[in-house]
Amino acid sequence: MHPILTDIRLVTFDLDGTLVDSVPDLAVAVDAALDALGLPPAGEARVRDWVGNGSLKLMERALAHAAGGLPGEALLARAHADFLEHYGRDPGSRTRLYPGVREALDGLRGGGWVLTLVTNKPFAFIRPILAQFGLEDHFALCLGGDSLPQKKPDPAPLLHVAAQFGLSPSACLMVGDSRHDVAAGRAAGFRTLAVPYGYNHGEPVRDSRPDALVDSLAELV
Ligand SMILES: O=C(O)COP(=O)(O)O
Ligand SMILES: [Mg+2]
Repeated sequence: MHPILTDIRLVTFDLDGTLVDSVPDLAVAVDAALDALGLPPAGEARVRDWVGNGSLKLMERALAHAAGGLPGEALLARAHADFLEHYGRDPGSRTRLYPGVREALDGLRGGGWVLTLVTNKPFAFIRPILAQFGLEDHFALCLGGDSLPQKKPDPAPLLHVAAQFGLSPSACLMVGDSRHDVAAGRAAGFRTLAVPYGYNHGEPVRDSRPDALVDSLAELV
């Protein structure tokens, strides 16, 4: 067991870039939405740096890049609706679980930790993606970016999770790949652990000073 788990009863995982490499499917949907507007594709490498603040921000960044300026509200709404439609049709066929994830989730669940998931991704996509890997029953509670009025880096979703299980935030650990996870965790009073392999706008997540950093989630167990 990793020492960061001492006195921890509940672990909250981020999804994109932490449990799954979802950018290949996200990029296909972003590019389809851009194409519908006659705009050139963004491609995976750029989309990787735009993920992290939910699907509306993702499309806003894609349009700003393709059209050379912040999009108007109507254009953004149309592109976002297109993105959601395309992504909803196929949210997972190119998405892969990172090494060590299954071992970590199985080990923690078997060890009695409460497992929860807080992503900025829309809630509707969580279950289809988890189900593809047979992980849909591992989490006692999942929240999406649209589940509450606030999303990470706001601490509200994490405080909601701790309260649902009657736990003090100090008994909870946030595990994520981005500065938004570390910031939300710290602001909520959770302990924080980060992985360096995900999406953090092209910057090292280490710069956000998480309490611990692991190369693979298998190191948790
Ligand atoms: O959808 C996003 O922007 C990021 O999702 P995540 O919070 O699971 O990393
Ligand atoms: Mg993430």
